[in-house]
Amino acid sequence: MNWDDTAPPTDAEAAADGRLVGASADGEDQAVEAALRPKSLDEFVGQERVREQLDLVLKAALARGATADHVLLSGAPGLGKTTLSMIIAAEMGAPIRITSGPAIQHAGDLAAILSSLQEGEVLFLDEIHRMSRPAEEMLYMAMEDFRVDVIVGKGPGATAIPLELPPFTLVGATTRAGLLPPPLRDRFGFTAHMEFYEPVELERVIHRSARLLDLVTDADGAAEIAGRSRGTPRIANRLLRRVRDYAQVKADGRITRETAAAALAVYEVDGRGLDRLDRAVLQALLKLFGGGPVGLSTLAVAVGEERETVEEVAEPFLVREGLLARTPRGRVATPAAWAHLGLVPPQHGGGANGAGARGQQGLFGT
Ligand SMILES: Nc1ncnc2c1ncn2[C@@H]1O[C@H](COP(=O)(O)OP(=O)(O)OP(=O)(O)O)[C@@H](O)[C@H]1O
Repeated sequence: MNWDDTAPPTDAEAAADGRLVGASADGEDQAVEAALRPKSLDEFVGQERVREQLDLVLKAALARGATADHVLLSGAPGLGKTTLSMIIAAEMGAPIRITSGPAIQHAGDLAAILSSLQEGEVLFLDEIHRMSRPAEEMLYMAMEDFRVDVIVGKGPGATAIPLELPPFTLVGATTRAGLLPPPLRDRFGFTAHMEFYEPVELERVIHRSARLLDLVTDADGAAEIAGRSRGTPRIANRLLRRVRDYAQVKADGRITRETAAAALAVYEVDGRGLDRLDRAVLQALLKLFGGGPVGLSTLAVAVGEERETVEEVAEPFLVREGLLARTPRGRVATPAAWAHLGLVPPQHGGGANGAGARGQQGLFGT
């Protein structure tokens, strides 16, 4: 998404949209996610440390009869930041207002929201790093003193009218905690970094969602989906729905290891969660360039994609999985990449030419 949400999508965004293993929410996700969201900290799977710390923060505030401290949640898309903000409100018995940084372009937009909050209300501000600078500065004072200065008029005649706010809890969410200016970061009483989930945790997410969707899923079926879900509950839930479709059309509706593997093969999501684009990048790197190093632009031309698409859509997961490394000399495949594609690395120095001639056919073969 862009700062200005009306701007046309970039090539990388267009490539990421509608991707089965993409971590951002698509239309279908939004429709079903409400039904699948855990409603309490006890129901929230994984993230043990964050849960334990948050539990203390909330219980202490309740015991004091106070509004909870402001909370900053950072982590990749789809890990449960929105869900956790709703849980914070539910645990505090407070209403919640949801908005996002890109929706607040002017300080006045923020003043309107803040001045209409009820006492104790939770304000969830998604993508807080994308708020405009004037709004951000207004937020500093609102967070610290529960007060804002509303500027009336323009130029030398402008006056600041102070406006008292009821105490509220700001829950900010960001995928890029490093982009937040320190004065904003410092005003959060509690900061939680959400990690990617372990496969066993995703299995629990899948079993829970399957129960809510009335699906019969055995342990192996859930494990098969979990292993392909890239550490992300949103992707796990989405893959579960695609496997359900397959199981209903091609089998008896039950989700087993076999139906899960067959369904996800149809959607070209492999055993490790790589999709067609991820594998095309790896195959080009290995078969055409002998495992690298090769420059990003060359690699992008080889797979017929824009440079940004390779860099922003495919590479982050390949790097995280330890399949590809970004080095000053270019992109390099790791031994795990050769093993994953069932290929043998060249013996002498990994020269690009020989491997290139060998790899031209069958680049998109498997
Ligand atoms: N810990 C969890 N346990 C069970 N389900 C979870 C958990 N975390 C997330 N989910 C499920 O994953 C989906 C996505 O979660 P959520 O919308 O909270 O992610 P997010 O981090 O806010 O994503 P984004 O940054 O894109 O807004 C929801 O359907 C939610 O039910």
